Amino acid sequence: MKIFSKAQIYAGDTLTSERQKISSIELMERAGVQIFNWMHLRMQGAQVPIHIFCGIGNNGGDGLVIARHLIIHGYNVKTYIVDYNNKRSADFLAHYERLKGVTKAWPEPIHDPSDFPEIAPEDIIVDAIFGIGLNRPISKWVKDLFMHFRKSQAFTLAVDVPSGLFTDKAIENENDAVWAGFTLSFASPKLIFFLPETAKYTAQWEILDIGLDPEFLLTTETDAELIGKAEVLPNYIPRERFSHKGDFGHALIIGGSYGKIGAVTLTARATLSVGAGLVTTYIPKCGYTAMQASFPEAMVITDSHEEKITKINYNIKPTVIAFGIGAGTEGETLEALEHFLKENKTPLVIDADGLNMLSTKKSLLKYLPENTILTPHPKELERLIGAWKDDFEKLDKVKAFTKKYKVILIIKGAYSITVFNDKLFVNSTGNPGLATAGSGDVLTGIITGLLAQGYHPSVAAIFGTYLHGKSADLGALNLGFQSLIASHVIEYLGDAFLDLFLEPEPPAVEKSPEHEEKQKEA
Ligand SMILES: NC(=O)C1=CN([C@@H]2O[C@H](COP(=O)(O)OP(=O)(O)OC[C@H]3O[C@@H](n4cnc5c(N)ncnc54)[C@H](O)[C@@H]3O)[C@@H](O)[C@H]2O)[C@@H](O)CC1
Ligand SMILES: Nc1ncnc2c1ncn2[C@@H]1O[C@H](COP(=O)(O)OP(=O)(O)O)[C@@H](O)[C@H]1O
Ligand SMILES: [K+]
Repeated sequence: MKIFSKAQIYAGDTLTSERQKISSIELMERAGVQIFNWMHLRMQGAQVPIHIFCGIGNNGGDGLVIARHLIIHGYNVKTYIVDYNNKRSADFLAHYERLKGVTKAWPEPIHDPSDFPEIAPEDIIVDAIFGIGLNRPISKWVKDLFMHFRKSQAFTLAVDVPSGLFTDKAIENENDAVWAGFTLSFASPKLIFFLPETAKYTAQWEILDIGLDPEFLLTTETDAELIGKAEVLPNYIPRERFSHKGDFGHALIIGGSYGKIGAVTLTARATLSVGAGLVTTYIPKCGYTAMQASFPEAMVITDSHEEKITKINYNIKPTVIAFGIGAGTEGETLEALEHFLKENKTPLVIDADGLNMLSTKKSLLKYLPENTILTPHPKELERLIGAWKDDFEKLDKVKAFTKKYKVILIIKGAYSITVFNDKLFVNSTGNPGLATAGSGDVLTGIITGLLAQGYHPSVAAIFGTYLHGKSADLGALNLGFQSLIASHVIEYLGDAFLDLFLEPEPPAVEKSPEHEEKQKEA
């Protein structure tokens, strides 16, 4: 699903008005009605006090539409105008007039904290103060109003985005934005819903279809995409009846050190479990028996050293190589990596200590084959690209890094982001059960196994991250977050594959009545 930028959303609005010959006032009506419908379906007329806080721009205009329809349907509504600016938008004013037509209880203006209403914990707040138009620092008293919401503990429903968040830059203080329980966002999810510093401002979100021009939605290229089943499924390569293991590649997994052979076992097991034809591990001597005994499907080559990797010598022809898992960063291992990189032409995945070694010797980065996949967790990423001041700077730095070295990088965490060709692929699967030892080793194995089978490196990274998260999601259904361990993620990979072909994913976008009508006509 495309993640549109703020500029694209504004452009889509204008184009939709032109092509569908509807005014922006009517587009605002659609947006507000969609939110009203959403609330009405769930509230069924309940008389819970609803406090609707409207700004003076179009986000506020949406709030006025919601207020009008709730009032018409007999809800217990209080509307407020948060007067942070005297430049009320034309569409806001149009809907202000419409609201005055249905009630004598006109909106109450709020200018400072003395105007803040009392809000009980059982009440509902609708936050329509700022949308994507926020473009400069907010007055102190408006931030105080955000805190007033938070202190009330009332359920807060944000319109489009939690007010106070910028779509393209960080906020300075934690309490400069509304903490929403739910955000109903128009047309497209916003990138800020997926970044560690801003995702926390909304516990849940949903996208509402407001009938933007279909051609615009289809043809506009975005810098970011949310990856779900619909996005990965077209890449799936089916198995031929007469296929044999030689068709699915031979993966070589290089890593391990004394006490960390298990990491390589997990990676190798995941590589084979995702469909690679053959897997060979290259590990220090001490791991030989453990590997053979615990994972009989894998072949083993040992380093001459008992406890670490010191020379990378093998006489097989791997299709893909994964390097670094549990390898340590000892001097001889770094030398082995250096020699290896200077000779190697085979596609690569680099993880864990492989990344740490590249960070200590950045001159080696130029030897990475094009489209090498790097899978750092946040600390490894910081070692690789240096510290960042906020999530947006982090994304810029990663884009510059991947461009410079022509690599693919996965920023791991909740909503892992694969950066490839200047584009962000935001993964939608996964859960906190993955915050457990070895889950990253499994991800490396999954990606390596997909590469071995001939998936393009960008697909291996994006599809692999999806399958890894999906496996964990299915595992967590039986095990809960706490009991899920890395081995389970491997065990549930089969279910993750089968799930691709099971029931369709529920639509990410709640369809508008206009959309349903058009579908019927078609
Ligand atoms: N396709 C869509 O997504 C649609 C979006 N609509 C709504 O329109 C919103 C965007 O509306 P606007 O562009 O009017 O902007 P907002 O309502 O988000 O922003 C408020 C207004 O205040 C001004 N402003 C910005 N920062 C300020 C600050 N710190 N202090 C004081 N004033 C400030 C801005 O210039 C802007 O006009 C969306 O978020 C959405 O809610 C809908 O009405 C229609 C369709
Ligand atoms: N809270 C979370 N939600 C979703 N995915 C997570 C979460 N925490 C961790 N993960 C995923 O788990 C993996 C952890 O990788 P990593 O930190 O390298 O683990 P390890 O080094 O133990 O193998 C990554 O793929 C990451 O995206
Ligand atoms: K808002």
